[in-house]
Amino acid sequence: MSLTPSTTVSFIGLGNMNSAVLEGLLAGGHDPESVRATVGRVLSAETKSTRYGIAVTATEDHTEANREVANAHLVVLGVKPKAIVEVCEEIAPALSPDTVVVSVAAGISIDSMASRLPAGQPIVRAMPNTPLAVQQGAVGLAASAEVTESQLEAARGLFEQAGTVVVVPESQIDLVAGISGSGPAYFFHLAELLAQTAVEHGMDADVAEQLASATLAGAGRMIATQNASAAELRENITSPQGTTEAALRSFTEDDLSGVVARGIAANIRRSEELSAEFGS
Ligand SMILES: NC(=O)C1=CN([C@@H]2O[C@H](COP(=O)(O)OP(=O)(O)OC[C@H]3O[C@@H](n4cnc5c(N)ncnc54)[C@H](O)[C@@H]3O)[C@@H](O)[C@H]2O)C=CC1
Ligand SMILES: O=C(O)[C@@H]1CCC=N1
Repeated sequence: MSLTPSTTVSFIGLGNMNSAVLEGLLAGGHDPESVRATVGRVLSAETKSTRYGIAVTATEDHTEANREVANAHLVVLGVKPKAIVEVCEEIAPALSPDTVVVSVAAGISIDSMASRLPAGQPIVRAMPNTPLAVQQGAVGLAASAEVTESQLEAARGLFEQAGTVVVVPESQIDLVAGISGSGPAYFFHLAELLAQTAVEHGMDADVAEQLASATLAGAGRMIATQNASAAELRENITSPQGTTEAALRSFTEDDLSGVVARGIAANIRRSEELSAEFGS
């Protein structure tokens, strides 16, 4: 069951993350007629249906609507972690034994979902990121024991037209969230900090934002298109005894690597807390 344009895909929840998955899927040529979705509000259902050319139902009676779309080859759960378990219970009676349930939620384990789904239901935990919307995503996948090779290929097919996909043990999915799931936010925050610093030095805010955004976009494009590592690209900018070297040395003296490591550790801890709070 590798993914073909006619593989039926249902999205439960179409917020920031699942919309990016959908946009990547459609950009890769998937047939919109094979895709359905549910969302939390009527207005949002109309907007999303028009935007993507797919059938979208609002879930004011979410049990009914979610059950209706659950009968698909792939069901992609993109609701907040606190709602995942409830959605699994809702859709359980409507699933075919062959439906692969794919969850993008942080913190909710395969076991938590399996205990609410029919015995033996194939489950894939995915940790994508929003750059899928511009075909530059990074995705980690972990599969339950029931998932066959061809089902894993189909789940991979959801993402691979729009980004890099790696398969990892489930024990590393929280780490994937900490690195690439949340990662775009770290780079955007760095752009904010660059612009803020420029403003503190007297630059107009709009000029500062233009420079910071263009730099982030340019650096991203270089690493995506040039056959060079991050270290090589950094070295190409860092003249011996030059200005970049002075800034990088200052970052090192201020323990930037420790700052990053502690941030990732906080991210992973939060996944563990979400698991304890909403996954049991
Ligand atoms: N935003 C991101 O960059 C990433 C998010 N995730 C995960 O994606 C999941 C969703 O996050 P976001 O898209 O950011 O949230 P969001 O709030 O933007 O989207 C949630 C969606 O679920 C819908 N919804 C809520 N309850 C529902 C129900 N009972 N039935 C059907 N639809 C329902 C809402 O209407 C909305 O469309 C989370 O579990 C998060 O951990 C994972 C990786 C990255
Ligand atoms: O912030 C969050 O919880 C989600 C998971 C990874 C990125 N966004």
